[in-house]
Amino acid sequence: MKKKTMSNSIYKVAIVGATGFTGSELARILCQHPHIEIKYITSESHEGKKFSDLHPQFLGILDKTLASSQVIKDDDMDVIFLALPHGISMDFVKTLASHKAKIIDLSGDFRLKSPEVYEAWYQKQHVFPEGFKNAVYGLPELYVDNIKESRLIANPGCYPTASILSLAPLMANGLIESDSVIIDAKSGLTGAGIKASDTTHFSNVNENFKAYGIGTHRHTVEIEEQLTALGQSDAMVQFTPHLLPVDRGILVTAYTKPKGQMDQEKLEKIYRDFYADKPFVRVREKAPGIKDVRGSHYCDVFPYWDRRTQRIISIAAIDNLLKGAASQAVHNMNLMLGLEEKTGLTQIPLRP
Ligand SMILES: NC(=O)C1=CN([C@@H]2O[C@H](COP(=O)(O)OP(=O)(O)OC[C@H]3O[C@@H](n4cnc5c(N)ncnc54)[C@H](OP(=O)(O)O)[C@@H]3O)[C@@H](O)[C@H]2O)C=CC1
Ligand SMILES: CC(=O)N[C@@H](CCC(=O)OP(=O)(O)O)C(=O)O
Repeated sequence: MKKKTMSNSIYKVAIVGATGFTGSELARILCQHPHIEIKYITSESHEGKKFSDLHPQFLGILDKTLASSQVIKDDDMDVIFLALPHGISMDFVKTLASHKAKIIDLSGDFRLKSPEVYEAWYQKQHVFPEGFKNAVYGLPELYVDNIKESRLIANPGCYPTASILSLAPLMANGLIESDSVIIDAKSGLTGAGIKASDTTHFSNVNENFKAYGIGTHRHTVEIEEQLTALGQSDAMVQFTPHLLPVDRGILVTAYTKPKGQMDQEKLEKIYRDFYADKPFVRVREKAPGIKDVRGSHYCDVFPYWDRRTQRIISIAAIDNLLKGAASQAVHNMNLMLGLEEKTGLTQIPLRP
């Protein structure tokens, strides 16, 4: 039995796709959350096994048996997390949309503004176009009020989370030339999911470092849409991701040209004012590294004015599995359930 806190409510949740990287991070956070009972953790490939057989770190902590995702369709859940590949999640949302449960989808299936844009960038037909009108983009630093009212959250991508937070204060104040945004991003290997592939094979990544998805990565449009929504007309983004030979973490370095006069003091004030009431974004005085945020729900940002080139360099670091996925999903859940937003999310970063 969970210990009860100020509000006595205990909510029942299911994690669909719990054998994957983000699903297991969700389980880690939720099994310590004072208002949550994990009712189901599901797997299609490992149904009937114990969760801790697949994720030994949970031995003696969460030994629950993995169920087929079919069970959640007939149960009375409060929140369902979908930690599934894109293209699969939308089938679940379609089936579950009429249920009582609130849905938090970690995939990209409902993040974009229309099914047409989705189909253009994901090269896949959408099976539930109706879902787009109800989905709320789950970035609490931008959409806290909408998230509180929502029943379907499109949890942001990991690269977009870091990219948007690195630039949001500038965009929201209309300070940037909209075609000047260049984002150089790097991700740890867990960003690619639990299944091994040629790209993530040890021999191909060890002591190696390279760009991919040049000019075509689907996160480009997700970032452009959100920067445009922040008030920057038709933001055009040059986004280049790179795969880092590390386990987890995302580092974004964004370059922009300001519209008017800029200096370091003014720049820092813009960032501090914008993030003053946002508990999980820390404005730093020097460039953060990925280990500064590893294992935590923080996004560390550092804005730098380069007087010589007259460019702003905005750096952001997150843990891709947490602020880039699982802890962001729990933050959204807290807001949707009317809980204090930091509940269950106070882990201190692991470094050093
Ligand atoms: N990894 C990251 O850093 C981030 C990931 N995301 C997104 O979150 C989602 C989950 O990512 P991640 O945890 O990395 O992915 P993983 O590949 O690690 O895990 C996905 C899980 O989905 C389950 N699954 C696969 N196919 C099906 C299916 N047809 N029906 C039911 N379940 C299925 C698998 O479990 P089983 O085979 O046991 O059923 C698998 O464990 C993805 O959409 C991803 O793009 C978002 C931000 C960051
Ligand atoms: C390192 C790596 O491979 N990362 C993934 C992005 C992970 C993610 O956030 O993808 P979704 O938008 O699908 O949720 C990629 O580039 O495809």
